[in-house]
Amino acid sequence: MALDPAVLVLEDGTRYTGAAYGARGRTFGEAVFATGMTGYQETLTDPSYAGQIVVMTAPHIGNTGVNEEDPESSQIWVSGYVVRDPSRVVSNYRATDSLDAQLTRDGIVGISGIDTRAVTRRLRDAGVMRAGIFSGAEAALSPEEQLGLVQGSASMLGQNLSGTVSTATGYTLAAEGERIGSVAVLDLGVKTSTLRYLAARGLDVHVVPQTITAEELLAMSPDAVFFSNGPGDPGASDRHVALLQAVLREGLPFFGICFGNQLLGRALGFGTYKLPFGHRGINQPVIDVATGRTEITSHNHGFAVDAPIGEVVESPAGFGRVEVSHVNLNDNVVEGLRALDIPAFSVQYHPEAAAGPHDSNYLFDRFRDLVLESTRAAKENN
Ligand SMILES: NC(=O)CC[C@H](N)C(=O)O
Repeated sequence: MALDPAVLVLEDGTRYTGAAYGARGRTFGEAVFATGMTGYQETLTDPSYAGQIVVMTAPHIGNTGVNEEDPESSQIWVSGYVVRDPSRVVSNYRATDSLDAQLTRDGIVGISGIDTRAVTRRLRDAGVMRAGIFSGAEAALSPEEQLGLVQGSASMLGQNLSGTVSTATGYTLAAEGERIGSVAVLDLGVKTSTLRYLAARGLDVHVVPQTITAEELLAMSPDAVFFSNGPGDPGASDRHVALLQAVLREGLPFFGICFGNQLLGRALGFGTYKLPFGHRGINQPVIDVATGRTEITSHNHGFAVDAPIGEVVESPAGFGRVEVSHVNLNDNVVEGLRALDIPAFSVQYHPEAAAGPHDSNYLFDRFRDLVLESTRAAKENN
């Protein structure tokens, strides 16, 4: 066995032994599996993974090293990283370092030499679980002690993690090309590519901290509002739901991605619930109900909106008619919402597709069109 042992312990007592990878020590989080065969750097730096131990189903990880262009934020956010066979060589012209070195530098405790597909089958059958990785001196703790620590760690259900990942102060990205207006982006763990795509649609992008109040946000007079992806349980974000309801009452165009979709669902009056093992990967088939077209999409969510599929319904919170716009073809989970009487829509998956296929990039155009329509109408009324 490995010279530098490590162990992955699930809350049901299942243990997988392997070798230390990245930083040494102990870490806890919700064990989830991600099925992407590429894009590990984007996954690791996606703030939505805060609080999660990510198990990679692709067996060989790290062969392109890490570079300075692909990160989705300024740091690695996963709580822990589980891989089967880390690449011993880095082979890419853009690489500036190895993945192992970056994990170590960022203090991310990982484990390698694990049969990650076996772990995945366990999580698929039993549902996601709390887990811990123990390496270095921590590997010598008794199995009972390790299990006790895992069982005493925090559960994802009911956790609000927005404060951990959000920017402390606002900042702006200037619109590229012809400017059509401005968008206030609530940073709940936003990814860099999302900001780039919004700026590329001619929007001045004002990123604001998650602590902002409705008064402060509306005082900025944005032409539109965007709520980002992010970690944690949307059921524990009442303040952001109230903030969004204030935005919707103003009639401002709204677009939300992932956590933003869950918050739109709640603002419209629907509930959210925890999926057994979530969707994470870059090959999820989603149907756009309006066009009947299927997109292959990038996902990372463990919760979903509970809304009726296949019918137009009245928003229980009084925002007019609403429909589920997108549905996952694997398990019929709600993947998008569209309000019919106010300019608001959102998707549960990732049109910024980092990593992932670009099938759903049109959604940024749809948002731009909504902003154009709204600013044109505002001008006519003046
Ligand atoms: N990527 C995201 O925004 C994730 C949203 C939420 N934390 C979930 O797990 O469902």
